[in-house]
Amino acid sequence: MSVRVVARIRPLLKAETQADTIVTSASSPSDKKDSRTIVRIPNPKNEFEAYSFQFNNVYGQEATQAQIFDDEVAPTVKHLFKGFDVTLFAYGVTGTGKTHTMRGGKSLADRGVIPRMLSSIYRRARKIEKDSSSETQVAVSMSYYEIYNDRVYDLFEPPEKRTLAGLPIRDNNGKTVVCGLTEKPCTTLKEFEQLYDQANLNRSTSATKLNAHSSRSHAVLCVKVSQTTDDETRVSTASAIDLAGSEDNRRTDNNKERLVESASINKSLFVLAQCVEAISKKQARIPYRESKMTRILSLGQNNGLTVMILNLAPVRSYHLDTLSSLNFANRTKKIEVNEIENLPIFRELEGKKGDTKTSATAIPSMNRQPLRPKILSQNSHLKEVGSTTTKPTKSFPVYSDKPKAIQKPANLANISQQRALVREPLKSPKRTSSEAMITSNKPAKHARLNEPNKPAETSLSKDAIEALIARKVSEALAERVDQTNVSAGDVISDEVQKRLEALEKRVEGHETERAEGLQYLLMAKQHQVRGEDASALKMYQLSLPHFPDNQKLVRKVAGLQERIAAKQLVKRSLSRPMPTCDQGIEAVKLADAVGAPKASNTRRLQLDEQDETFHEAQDEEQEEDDFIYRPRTKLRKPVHTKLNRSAVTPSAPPSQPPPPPFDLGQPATTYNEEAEDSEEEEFASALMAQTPRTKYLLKIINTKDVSQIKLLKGVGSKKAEAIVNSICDLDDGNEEARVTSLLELGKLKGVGVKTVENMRSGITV
Ligand SMILES: Nc1ncnc2c1ncn2[C@@H]1O[C@H](COP(=O)(O)OP(=O)(O)OP(=O)(O)O)[C@@H](O)[C@H]1O
Repeated sequence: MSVRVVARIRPLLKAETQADTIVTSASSPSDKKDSRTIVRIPNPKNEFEAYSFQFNNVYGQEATQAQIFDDEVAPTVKHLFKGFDVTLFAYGVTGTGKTHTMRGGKSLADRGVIPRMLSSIYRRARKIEKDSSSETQVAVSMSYYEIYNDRVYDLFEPPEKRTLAGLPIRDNNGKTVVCGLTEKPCTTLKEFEQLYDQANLNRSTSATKLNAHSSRSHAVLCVKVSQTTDDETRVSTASAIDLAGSEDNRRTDNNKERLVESASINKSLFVLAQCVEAISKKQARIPYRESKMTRILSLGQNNGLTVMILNLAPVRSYHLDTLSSLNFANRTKKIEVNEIENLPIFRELEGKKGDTKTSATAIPSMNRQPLRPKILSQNSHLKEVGSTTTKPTKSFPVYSDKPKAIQKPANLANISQQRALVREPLKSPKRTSSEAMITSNKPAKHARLNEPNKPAETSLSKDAIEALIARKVSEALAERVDQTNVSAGDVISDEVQKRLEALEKRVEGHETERAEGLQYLLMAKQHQVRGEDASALKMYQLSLPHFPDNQKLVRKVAGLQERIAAKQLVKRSLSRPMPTCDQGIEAVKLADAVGAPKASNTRRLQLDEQDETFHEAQDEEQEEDDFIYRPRTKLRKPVHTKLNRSAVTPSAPPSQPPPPPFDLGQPATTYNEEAEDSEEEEFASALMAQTPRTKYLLKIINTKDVSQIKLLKGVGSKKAEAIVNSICDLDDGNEEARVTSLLELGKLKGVGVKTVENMRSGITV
């Protein structure tokens, strides 16, 4: 079954206006009455074109909390009680309503899907207990944690009790579990609400420019439902995840602390996007392990039912972010998940262990129940699942002695089924146990056949066979549990265990330190790609103590500082009026040519006039450095975005979707300010580069000969003299003082960027 993806467009907030609305819902011809499955959004490059994205359901601005719950979450509760794990998660940009959808407000109508789900769980639990005359008892317990800056913290613990490294996570039979998490039983909705509200106070939230109560972490709530009868306990878990929103730091006004959080949020969401992409491309390696959030979410790896609620803001200011989210969701809906139910644990086992009524969760090896593949694994509506399967609830199914081929459903095309067939644990532990039992039974069977006094096997009643099988399986499993315990105790003495733990802690400590440094580096790169040089510099500086001997890093920091200085210089000179008469005339001429007398336009046009060989030569000569930006070959080219490149037809999703804003590799840049920023960057890079033309110009300047310098374009005698004087002033009048870059030249008194551009453009190499 694929991940069910539904979109929810939030209503306008106070500061937003109807005129800014660009995201709408629509129905497709195949939709049922009153339901909509399409999200429409204009092409940012052409308002007359619209992109359409289809999901399982789309909720417009008017949708209520109750409607979302009734349609999307209530059906999953039924499955939860049938033994399926359920995962719900909200995805979207910051301020789009994820927390509102998941948690909601305090009033009855505003309550989000989480409290509603709990209410529904308690209702169903009471019904089951009543219908079974209390033969079945249902226990509900919860754990709640957040992933903040890629570390896991128990939300039942106050922040002051947190350790720096957070809680470790481990793989447990294919499921990712958080070690040392508090699990609290909660018997009533009221109790749940108290615990939940209290825990939410420990969650990391802050005000950002885009959201007054922005979640700075991913919050994961796990609700465990245990149904116990005389002879078995069935445990299933509902996980509700409120992801932190991706955010564009140019719009958040984030300070240093918020930036670190933001980079971490963006990184984990970026990894999530990569995982989704890798899954949809059927790549062998899915990078789950690159972030704790993706490891825990295990999209496409977890079993059971998964519902993603895509939260969208309706307004233009989120345009590109919304497109990214839509593209992400578009890929996510294609992910297939194995729909596997948890099998019951038989209570005889507990008796064997020591005849005390220990709960299933108290036995470590019982935390994870055996899984078996479910026959269906195809795209279908959740509501239809129950009707297509018949499953005995209590009685143990009977298997024939013949080795059973795994049943192949008719439409085996999808990958989850293939996975289900190849993966070891999915080969049905049920089958495995029955196989084990069958093997152990075989000699007995022969013996029985040879015993004339014993009734033939065929004469055993179905109930007797069931009872026999159940007993044998229980014995076999109990034996296995006992063996595990014995061997563990025998092999590892207390002292060895302690040493192992100490060693593990040391390794973990070292890894934490290094991981922290790497995280800063990654964030630095991320900021850098997004053009946020100042933040990138901060991150690089923060990473320095973690890599004390890394000269490359030191060079990067220095290079970045220089680059920022260059950008500031460019900015300053652009905001200054034309300083010289020549430049003034040139500016007027150029402005006339385009009819737009803006300083930035003028500068671009001046650059247009230059021959391209300068940039080509520059490209050839540019040293390959992974830090300093390579100036673009043609400065006059408009800023191209991925969006630009993907030709999209009206009303169709883009074939090459724009990357998410947190896409490290391909930043989406279509805002005008960004274009300006990148022009500045390009120009700043050009100022730092050493091309033949630059070298020649610097050679003339460094002659300190007024008669030669005054021949340069845009330089008269007066300016030439000023230049020579400035050079001589460098280094306290040192005779050898030289100008080594255009950046330095631009910094000389009375020169500035415009003059440098002029001088350079007048040189033919
Ligand atoms: N469906 C809705 N109806 C009314 N108000 C809404 C709705 N969705 C969101 N809001 C309001 O929008 C604002 C932002 O919502 P919320 O905090 O849930 O966003 P978020 O996506 O969780 O943001 P972040 O990722 O920063 O935590 C809040 O003031 C919230 O009350």
